[in-house]
Amino acid sequence: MTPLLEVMGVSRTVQGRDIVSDVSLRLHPGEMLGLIGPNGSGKSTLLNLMAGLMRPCRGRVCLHGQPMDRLRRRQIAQHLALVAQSAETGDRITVREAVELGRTPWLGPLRPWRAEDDTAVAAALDAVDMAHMAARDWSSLSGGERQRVHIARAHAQTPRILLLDEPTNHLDIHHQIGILDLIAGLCVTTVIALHDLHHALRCDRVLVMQAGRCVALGPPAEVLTPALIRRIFAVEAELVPHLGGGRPVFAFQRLS
Ligand SMILES: Nc1ncnc2c1ncn2[C@@H]1O[C@H](COP(=O)(O)OP(=O)(O)OP(=O)(O)O)[C@@H](O)[C@H]1O
Repeated sequence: MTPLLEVMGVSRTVQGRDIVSDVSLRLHPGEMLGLIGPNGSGKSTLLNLMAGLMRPCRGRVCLHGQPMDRLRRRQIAQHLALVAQSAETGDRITVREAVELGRTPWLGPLRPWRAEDDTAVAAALDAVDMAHMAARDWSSLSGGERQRVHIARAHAQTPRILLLDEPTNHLDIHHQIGILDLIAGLCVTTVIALHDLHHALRCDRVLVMQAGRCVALGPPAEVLTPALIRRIFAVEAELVPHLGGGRPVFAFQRLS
């Protein structure tokens, strides 16, 4: 079967340095794949390569078997949405208008705005608990509220693949868990760059990056071992059972 998205031996070189180096990956339908790694290890660059926003210097990325560089932006956006780390707009728009932008890939001269677009926008606002702020000015929102609107915009795009770059940044713990629950409940294939290893435990697979390379890929229980965490993050990690019967939690200690 043709994979939804395939990354084949992809590298990206900037100023003579490989910031992503020979990464290969096939997304499994419906999975939540976590991208983890230290600051500067190449997670955002890999997401941008997967989204077709950057071209690889070597290797290629295929969407439904089609090389990304042969597809038009609109075709890509009908299949894939990216929530970047910081997307800003200088325009004076409301929250609802920001989310309506997610419908752009589906509109055209022969395809005007329809009731189903209103439905998609309303569902997206509800999903991130922002419906009550739909009429607010975007510029008046807090960092966490903006992040939720970005996710709503991507949700309204109704993609099959959702790429998220640290989507829980700026969010309070209630909304961090809410956003991860929301993402896990969506019928989409998700790639999500994360720093919190507890969040990574919720993923179906994790890809660990270090200095641009993929150093491990697999189920979190197999990959996130104390030895790997020590090697990659220079911390001692112990997985402690959750007394309430939930997922185990990490106890960390920094290595000097
Ligand atoms: N345009 C650029 N010019 C020079 N170096 C760059 C450029 N873009 C990215 N880099 C470097 O490439 C490396 C990977 O960056 P990237 O943003 O992909 O890392 P990351 O894993 O997402 O980091 P973080 O966890 O801090 O968000 C970093 O060292 C960064 O400084």
